[in-house]
Amino acid sequence: MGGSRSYSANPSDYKLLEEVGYGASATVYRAIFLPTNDIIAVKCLDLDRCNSNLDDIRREAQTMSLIDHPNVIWAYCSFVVDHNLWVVMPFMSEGSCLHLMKSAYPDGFEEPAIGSVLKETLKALDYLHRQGHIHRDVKAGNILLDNNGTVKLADFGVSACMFDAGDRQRSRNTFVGTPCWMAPEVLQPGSGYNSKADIWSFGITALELAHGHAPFSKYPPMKVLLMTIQNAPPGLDYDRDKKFSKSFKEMVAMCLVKDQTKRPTAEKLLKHSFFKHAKPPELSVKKLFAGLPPLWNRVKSLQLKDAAQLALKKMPSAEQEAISQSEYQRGVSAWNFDIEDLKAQASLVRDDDIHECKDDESMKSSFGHKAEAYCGSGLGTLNLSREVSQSEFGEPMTIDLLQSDCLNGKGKNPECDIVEAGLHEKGLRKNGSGIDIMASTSEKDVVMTGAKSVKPRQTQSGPLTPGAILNHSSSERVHNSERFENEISQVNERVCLVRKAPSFSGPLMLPTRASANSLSAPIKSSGGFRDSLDDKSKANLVQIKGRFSVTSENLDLVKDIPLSSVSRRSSQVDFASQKVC
Ligand SMILES: Nc1ncnc2c1ncn2[C@@H]1O[C@H](COP(=O)(O)OP(=O)(O)OP(=O)(O)O)[C@@H](O)[C@H]1O
Repeated sequence: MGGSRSYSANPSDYKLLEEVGYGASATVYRAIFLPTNDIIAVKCLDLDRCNSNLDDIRREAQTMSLIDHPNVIWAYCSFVVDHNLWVVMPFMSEGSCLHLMKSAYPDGFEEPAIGSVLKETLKALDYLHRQGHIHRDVKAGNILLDNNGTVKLADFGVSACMFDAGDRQRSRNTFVGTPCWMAPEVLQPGSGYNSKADIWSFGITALELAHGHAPFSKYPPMKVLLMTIQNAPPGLDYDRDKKFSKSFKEMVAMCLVKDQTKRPTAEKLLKHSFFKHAKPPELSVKKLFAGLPPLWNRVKSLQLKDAAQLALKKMPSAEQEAISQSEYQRGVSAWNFDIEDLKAQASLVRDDDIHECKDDESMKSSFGHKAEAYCGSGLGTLNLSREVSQSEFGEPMTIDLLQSDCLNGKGKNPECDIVEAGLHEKGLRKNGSGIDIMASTSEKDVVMTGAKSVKPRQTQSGPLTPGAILNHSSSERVHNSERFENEISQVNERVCLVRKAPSFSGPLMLPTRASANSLSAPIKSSGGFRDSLDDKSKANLVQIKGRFSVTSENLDLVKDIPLSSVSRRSSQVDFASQKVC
């Protein structure tokens, strides 16, 4: 069994070292188990940010301890410390595929590495499905790598339980996830889903590893949701993805079939020629890390980059565009930008914008109370107010999917576009007839038509994009590794300067961590019909038009739902004594 080592449930036996990752509700640290000096990872789940009770967590932790597969991460033990659940697990020294791509491979990995990573992940899925589990959150951010090339699927168990048990499987019939990876049947109420939903997510993950981002990842959650349901499935493009083999393209296409019954099982997919020819990960995966700085330095640098980008995001779009353009012309890279640039950018941030980003919770709340949803029967338009539009850039969104014609076959409705208001606000994409999601049949179409103002920033001249390490060969990376440490401290100073800029007086907040582990904001969505909403949900319904509803309760979900009726303090001893080791 995975957790054969014995670790104590005493927090003072652990020394938390650097932060190596963060997700919707957790921060992960490299840590030492002091009695043996073992290096391990401790995932600290903030129970205040999870709407699950300790019984659910305990049950799920027990399930997690029964996992025994070399490609699935397991928990050595877990216990409650104050308002956190600590999950002790093996330290995967190269972090997630997502982090690795964000730091060093923004355009994705080469096919041999992708083949190895996917094959190991598929073995994990095959195992989980045989055990009767659905992972539900397969994505690059949950595929962890060790320095010897080992690949493990993470985030099965406790954190999945947090959301599933707290939301989907109980009265609210709601779930949390990242919509880019979600299968159409998961997003469509009433259709029901099974382990094939993981196969869809697996196909999306393949595209993510191939391109450096998931399809539709630049779009707000609601739009992704609509695109997933309405558009043809994404895939590897004949022209754009010439470098990839036919068998890779074919394998992805098999996963991304809308009809779940036509998708292969994990077991069957493993027999596909793409996987038969995959290289052992110690050959193809291991070399991805050559010359890279330690994980915690990479993570820190990404956090600083996020912070700086958030500061930029808060600028009026025209000014952003102007700065972007001038950066582009001057070829300013991440690490050679002028400090005056940052000061200038910071000075463009309006104070009221700072208030908006200051507090995630208040933002959700204002969304909740001001959102105005409208989708008339058959031909209505669902407009969300300004507060809703802000969610498109990284805020988790809560949506209830309700039974109506708005999204189903006959009701395919170009005007039922929830994001229109938001897009107009941000100037992301407009055309005369509204939002052009219906005509688009591939990611490429959509990106080409819609993301002009976003894409160049990301790929060419974002002020803190780690350009110096992007697109370089591994020998260059060795070089860059030395620079990396210095640059981190320089960036640190620069971000401090941003913080001190006169018109940017509020604290510089990272984007909500809910979005940090994916390249698109997570979505909270219910899988149920209107009737499945409990009374409280109905009572808090802001408006239902068509299939969508926005409820004030939903929007305050993370903030308002108590962990459980049991006091956490009092349950601490109880839970710790029943720790799963
Ligand atoms: N055992 C580990 N060793 C090293 N890094 C890890 C480990 N577990 C998690 N991480 C890092 O921490 C990040 C967040 O962890 P995790 O995905 O478990 O958090 P979460 O809150 O459940 O995230 P999500 O937003 O996906 O729900 C991962 O993407 C990965 O980069």
